[in-house]
Amino acid sequence: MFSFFRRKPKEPAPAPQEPIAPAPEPAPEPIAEPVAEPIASPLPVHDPVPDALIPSQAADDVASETEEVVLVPAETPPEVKKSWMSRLKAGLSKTSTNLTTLFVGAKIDDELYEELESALLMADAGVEATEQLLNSLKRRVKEQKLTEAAQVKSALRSLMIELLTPLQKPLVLGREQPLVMMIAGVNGAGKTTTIGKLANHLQAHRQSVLLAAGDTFRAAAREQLVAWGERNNVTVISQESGDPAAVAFDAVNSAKARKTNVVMVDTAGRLPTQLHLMDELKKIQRVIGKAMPLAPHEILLVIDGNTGQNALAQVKAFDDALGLTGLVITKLDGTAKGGVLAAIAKIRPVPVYFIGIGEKIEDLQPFNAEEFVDALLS
Ligand SMILES: Nc1nc2c(ncn2[C@@H]2O[C@H](COP(=O)(O)OP(=O)(O)OP(=O)(O)O)[C@@H](O)[C@H]2O)c(=O)[nH]1
Repeated sequence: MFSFFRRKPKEPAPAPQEPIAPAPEPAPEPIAEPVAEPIASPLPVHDPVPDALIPSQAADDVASETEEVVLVPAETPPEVKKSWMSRLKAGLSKTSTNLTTLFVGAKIDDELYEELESALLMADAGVEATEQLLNSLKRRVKEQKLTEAAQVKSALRSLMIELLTPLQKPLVLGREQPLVMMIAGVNGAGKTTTIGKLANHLQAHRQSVLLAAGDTFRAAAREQLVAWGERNNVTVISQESGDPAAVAFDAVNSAKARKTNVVMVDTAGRLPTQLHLMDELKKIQRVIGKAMPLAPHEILLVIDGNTGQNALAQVKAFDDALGLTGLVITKLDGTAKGGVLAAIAKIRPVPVYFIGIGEKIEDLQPFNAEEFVDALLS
């Protein structure tokens, strides 16, 4: 579960007025379709509770617009934590089995290092991160005069934590009103599920939420988000077909008018190789910036943890196109190898805000480097 750590209150955010800086303008933009201006008339709003986004809470129970909060792991009850860790371990068991067995009764010699190299490469850590880990490990073994395999394993643990810790970063809320988050990723990565889980956690912690069903291609995706909104009393802005940028634009304006804390903009799944669809994402980003200068404030890429090395290619491509601010790695309860986080840390260290280990609300957790490495090495 999450909880919010309250930071000192900030000065009230300036009322939305003239842009204080140009809206973020991503790289060149040969847009296949002519860019339609954001629509003037409001889009259909699936608003279960027009006057109160969180009817279960009193109006003054909703976080103030300017209060800055950090989404951090809460004190999870030990039994929940245990079950969560054991599922993460089970999901990563392919890699952990390979990594741990090689230390059993091993001598510290070239053969051990070679086996470790193969295990890391097979775990999708990539050549660069594997090389860095091996070189650092050999150095540490020498410097600290380590003689036991268990000591080497423990040194590897420290080095992996060092490598992955820069990816560990909390999502800071409340610094903008609304905080606009755009969520992108390839088809089926878990974007909509992640939005649903996140929205639920945000609500539970006094943040009002508005969703934009920016997947205007797939009716089922839109319905999935609308149904989720109805179940949880969250307003969803959607449109049957047409321009996802217009949906996002309308959602941000609506959130500004309602003083909503967080807007999450879902987008249709796409491959980085589908250049016209990548251009469409840039357009959504740009149009959001027209509704609110400097928005979107968070651009998250959702990655299926079972994707392997291709995950790094996805991070690079989406980062180049949009300037990612964070990652969510889902489905680590499946057959994920997990090593790709090392590759991401080495090559394109975009923070990993959350990891998903199942389909339930509590199965989305903030990324913790130490826990992750422990799941990989035990
Ligand atoms: N096991 C497991 N399944 C997950 C997780 N996250 C999402 N899923 C499942 O993955 C499938 C796809 O999730 P969606 O949220 O629809 O993915 P999406 O990225 O929005 O899909 P598109 O809109 O088609 O691009 C669904 O069956 C989810 O229940 C996770 O952490 N673990």
